Amino acid sequence: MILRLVDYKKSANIPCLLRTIFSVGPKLRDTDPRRLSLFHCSTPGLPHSPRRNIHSHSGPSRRAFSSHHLCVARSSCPTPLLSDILDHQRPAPPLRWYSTTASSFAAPLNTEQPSHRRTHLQSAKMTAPGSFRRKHKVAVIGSGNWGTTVAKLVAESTNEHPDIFEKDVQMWVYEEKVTVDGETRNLTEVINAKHQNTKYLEGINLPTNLVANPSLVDAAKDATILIFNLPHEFIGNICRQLKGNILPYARGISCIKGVTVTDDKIELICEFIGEQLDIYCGALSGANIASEIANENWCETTIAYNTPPCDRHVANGNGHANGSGNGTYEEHRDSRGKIIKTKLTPVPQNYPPLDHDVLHTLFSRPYFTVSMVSDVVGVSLGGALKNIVAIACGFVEGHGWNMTAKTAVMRRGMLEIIQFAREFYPETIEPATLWEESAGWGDMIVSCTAARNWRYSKMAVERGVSIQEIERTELNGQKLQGISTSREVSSFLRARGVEDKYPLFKLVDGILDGKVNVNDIPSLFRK
Ligand SMILES: NC(=O)C1=CN([C@@H]2O[C@H](COP(=O)(O)OP(=O)(O)OC[C@H]3O[C@@H](n4cnc5c(N)ncnc54)[C@H](O)[C@@H]3O)[C@@H](O)[C@H]2O)C=CC1
Ligand SMILES: O=C(CO)COP(=O)(O)O
Repeated sequence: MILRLVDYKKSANIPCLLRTIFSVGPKLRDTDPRRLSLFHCSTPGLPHSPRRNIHSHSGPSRRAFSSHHLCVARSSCPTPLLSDILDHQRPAPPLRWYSTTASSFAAPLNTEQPSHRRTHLQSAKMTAPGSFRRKHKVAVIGSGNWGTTVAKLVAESTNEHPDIFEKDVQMWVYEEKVTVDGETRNLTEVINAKHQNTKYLEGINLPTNLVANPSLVDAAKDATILIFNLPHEFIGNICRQLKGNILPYARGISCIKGVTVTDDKIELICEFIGEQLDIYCGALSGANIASEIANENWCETTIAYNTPPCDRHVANGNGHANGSGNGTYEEHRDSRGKIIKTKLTPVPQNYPPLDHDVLHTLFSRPYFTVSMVSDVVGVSLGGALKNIVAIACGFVEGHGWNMTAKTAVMRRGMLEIIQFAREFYPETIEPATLWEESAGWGDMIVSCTAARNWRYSKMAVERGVSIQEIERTELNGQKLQGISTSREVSSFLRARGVEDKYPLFKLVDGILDGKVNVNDIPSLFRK
């Protein structure tokens, strides 16, 4: 095996890293006495290592990497990982590039980061080895306002990265009739002919490699990356139809904001999808208004993805079907820290490793900045529960109070979200996600000042009608997730006898039921 260290300029951890290599070096020489090579990309005058088997180079060149199997990034590469790599006796067929952040190196190899944050500081283009026989096929399940926007941006990415992804992106469309230019046609036909979703994302040109498909099973066929993006109330039915009809090693990303409550059990949507389909599914959420992003106004988002251990084999380069490198199957754990019931099928090695780098590449656009984290709970609950708070803010503003009152509601709402996460997901929640990420406070602010749940609950109070009525008459088929989320969360809390610990959530549910008045909101804040 030949290991190459890359671009360690400014890395305070390099001495430590070198010590690690030297300490395991004898093993390396025993098994394969070729050279261990250091490579630095930009610092001239690199001091040569006193060790005989260490060589240094200056200036990157394609040829310099051709005979190497692993390229390891600078920075704080954890010792166990490095030992793990060096322990492998078989050279890996594909050269594996790691980008120059420690986090992206660590992530595929299942090393716990001290923080919830595994942010990619640079484009993951470097991760594309270009030497894999298969490419990832992407399908988007859902084509509403956000569904179509996300489909647009990933189709732009697949077009730009033909080495990693198949160009065409399938988008499943819940078929309906639309009238365009005085003619009534199927929405899918209109999207494929005009390259616009005239019903849910009017006026936005879609890439021609985005294909609308009315057949759910056909759209998902052979996809290795499934992006779920539809109102949460429909996901159960979608999963029932997809079960057994997707690749066993497909992976998911849920862009859905909501939770699943069944039999008084609460589940994150991404984990519900994973469990139903026997796959692993992460979550994307952030301060994201679809129409703004569709118009390519810049914003940021957060993706929570815990690369399953069984998918780390390519990153390890060990040639085994599992990241442990010794042929044993390492279990994946859920957001409650429990081993998942499903035995995941690893993504085959002839695909680029499906990890943070690949997902970062897929979702990043110049107008869409992606932060990768591991806290699935924080990202999912932040996105779901802020919709209840947004409704409360709409009620407050519709009532005639203004920004200062809304700020009080947002603050109270965030406290209840954090309390909820701590109470029901104490094992893995990282409250920092809610403070620091777009999926936390960012989403709260935008949702309570500019998004649909806020806008239409305000309208409901102003017009003196129910919010459900407004949804029916004003939204042209779009859905307000806050109504059902409020209902589901409240029934879950009631069933456990803890609803009084969440007074804002309880009050919103009461207002939706017509049992409580908006005037009662300030009473929550009186000690
Ligand atoms: N619109 C936005 O700005 C953002 C939305 N989200 C989240 O994205 C998710 C999807 O929302 P949008 O794309 O905005 O949807 P939407 O509210 O714009 O559209 C509703 C969608 O539901 C579909 N639908 C209707 N009946 C159906 C059925 N029986 N089965 C399956 N699908 C059916 C419609 O065809 C349409 O695609 C939601 O969880 C939302 O909270 C997240 C960030 C931004
Ligand atoms: O999630 C959103 C903003 O981040 C969009 O929220 P709405 O569904 O209320 O428009």
